[in-house]
Amino acid sequence: MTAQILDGKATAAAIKSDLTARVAALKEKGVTPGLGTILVGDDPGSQKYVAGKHRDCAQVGIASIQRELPATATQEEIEAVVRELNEDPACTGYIVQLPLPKGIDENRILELMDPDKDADGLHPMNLGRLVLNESAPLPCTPNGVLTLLRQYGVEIKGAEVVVVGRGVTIGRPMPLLLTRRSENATVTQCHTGTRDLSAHLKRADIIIAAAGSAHLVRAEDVKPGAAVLDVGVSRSAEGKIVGDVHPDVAEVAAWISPNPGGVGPMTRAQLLVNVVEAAERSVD
Ligand SMILES: Nc1nc2c(c(=O)[nH]1)N[C@@H](CN(C=O)c1ccc(C(=O)N[C@@H](CCC(=O)O)C(=O)O)cc1)CN2
Repeated sequence: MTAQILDGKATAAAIKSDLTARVAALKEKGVTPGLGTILVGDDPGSQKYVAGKHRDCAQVGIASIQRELPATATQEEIEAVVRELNEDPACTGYIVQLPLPKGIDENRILELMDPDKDADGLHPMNLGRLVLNESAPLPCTPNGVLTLLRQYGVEIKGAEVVVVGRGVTIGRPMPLLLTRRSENATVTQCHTGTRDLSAHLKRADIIIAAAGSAHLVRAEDVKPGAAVLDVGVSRSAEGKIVGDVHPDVAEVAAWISPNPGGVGPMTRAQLLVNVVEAAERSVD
């Protein structure tokens, strides 16, 4: 079996095309959505992701507001920029690019954001709303994973899903989305404390690998016909992306997301969805 590719690039392009029309309609009503980004430090990966977010904004007509601070920025200096964007009427939604440099209290920064401007869905108020089944902006990567599965008709209802990883952007919120009544999946969350990862993976209909551990998921761990989403990012010595999923998995799985070109572009598209939906709510 050779797996069908879950093409995140193509799916994200279709989402952006729909958003372009919706942004134009908002502008006719006098509302211009504006996405702010706060980037602290000089991590090349983060710089690339933030640059991509602003390229996407330009493509669909969303205004861009960029704030950059050096790696030496203090907690207070970052908090001052958060307060500034909370007050800026041109900034209808914003994100703080993660991770922040060591020594910065990330949770305090997220808590300081205006939850109504939280374009990432990572503010504790919005994560709490998700737990309570209330309407909230959805975390971008988990929502991107779901959108990709739906786009390719992968059955989520009743599926045994294994999520590998427990980070704040993917691992923690992913099961919250999958276990909503609308999705009705059964989820096992694995992490570095899991005793027999392989045994869990072998039972999974859907694997979401977000551990950041190169080639962690091997062909022999995967049930034939499973869907495998590769979300993890490690870098080779040459700086190339190495995912959590070994390339041989494509011979066993029925669906596989490439990395790059799978979940990454979907993360960016879902961010724009959150910005546009928030702007639409403001004119409803
Ligand atoms: N505030 C946030 N910080 C981080 C998030 C997040 O959702 N919000 N997620 C990740 C990084 N991320 C978004 O910020 C992100 C990761 C990957 C991509 C992407 O398009 N990747 C491309 C490859 C790019 C390359 O060549 O390096 C792909 O997969 O095709 C976009 C966004 C951590 N931080």
